[in-house]
Amino acid sequence: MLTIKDLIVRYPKAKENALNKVNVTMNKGEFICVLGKSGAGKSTFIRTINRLQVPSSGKIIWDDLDLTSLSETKMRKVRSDMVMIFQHFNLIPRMTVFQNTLTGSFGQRPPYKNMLGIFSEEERTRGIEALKEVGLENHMDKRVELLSGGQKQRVGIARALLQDPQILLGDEPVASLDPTTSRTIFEILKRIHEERQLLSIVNIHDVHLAKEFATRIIAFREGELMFDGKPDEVNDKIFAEIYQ
Ligand SMILES: Nc1ncnc2c1ncn2[C@@H]1O[C@H](COP(=O)(O)OP(=O)(O)OP(=O)(O)O)[C@@H](O)[C@H]1O
Repeated sequence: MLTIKDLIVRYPKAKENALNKVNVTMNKGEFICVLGKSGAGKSTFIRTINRLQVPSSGKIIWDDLDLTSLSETKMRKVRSDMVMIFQHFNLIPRMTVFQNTLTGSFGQRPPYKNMLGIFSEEERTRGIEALKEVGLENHMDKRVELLSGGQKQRVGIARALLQDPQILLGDEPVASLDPTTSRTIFEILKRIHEERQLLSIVNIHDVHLAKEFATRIIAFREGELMFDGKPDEVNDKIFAEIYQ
């Protein structure tokens, strides 16, 4: 269970809080889509959970551990429970699909092995399995800069799988993709989510995709959590309130 209590985030020199006293509890098994217009605080919310952004005040509690007061060493362990899928993929362009995928396990290995690119047979097998899960096993030796956007995002997902996460965070993972490819990526994310019973929290602008795939929708407006409910509760009135 991930509990967010009275979370406030204010960026340096900003006049307003980017997140203002957010309270929400999220559970494993939930596929939560986060809506809100540009600047509403979606990305700040996701990044603060992962502690890429430090909160100004409030608490983030994951299975009884208060992440806001953990040392960096302990946080490293917790962070390995969480993976992030990014809008712009965050891959290493000149490396192959397989090499990029294997970097997902870097946090759990000694740094010298990462630097020298030493991988056991078991680690390689896991990499191939992850690529099979996203349907890219036939492209494993291609440099990622040669792939389409959708293929790149599938590498991002395969890399995330190697981390064996419990929480999957998505910061607009389909914002750079066309509608058909976006749907394919959501289908893959949902399948992986269900197979592993993750807690998935995904920012998205496409309300139709959110309503189709989410088990729960939350929405921000000007840093305030202004909606938390079932996908079919997002009717025209709620939609207008979110995006007005
Ligand atoms: N690094 C930063 N420094 C200062 N202000 C920031 C920073 N990042 C975001 N903000 C501000 O915080 C608020 C929330 O931004 P955030 O990126 O979380 O919104 P968002 O809902 O994800 O928007 P988008 O859909 O455009 O990505 C906005 O007012 C934004 O201008």
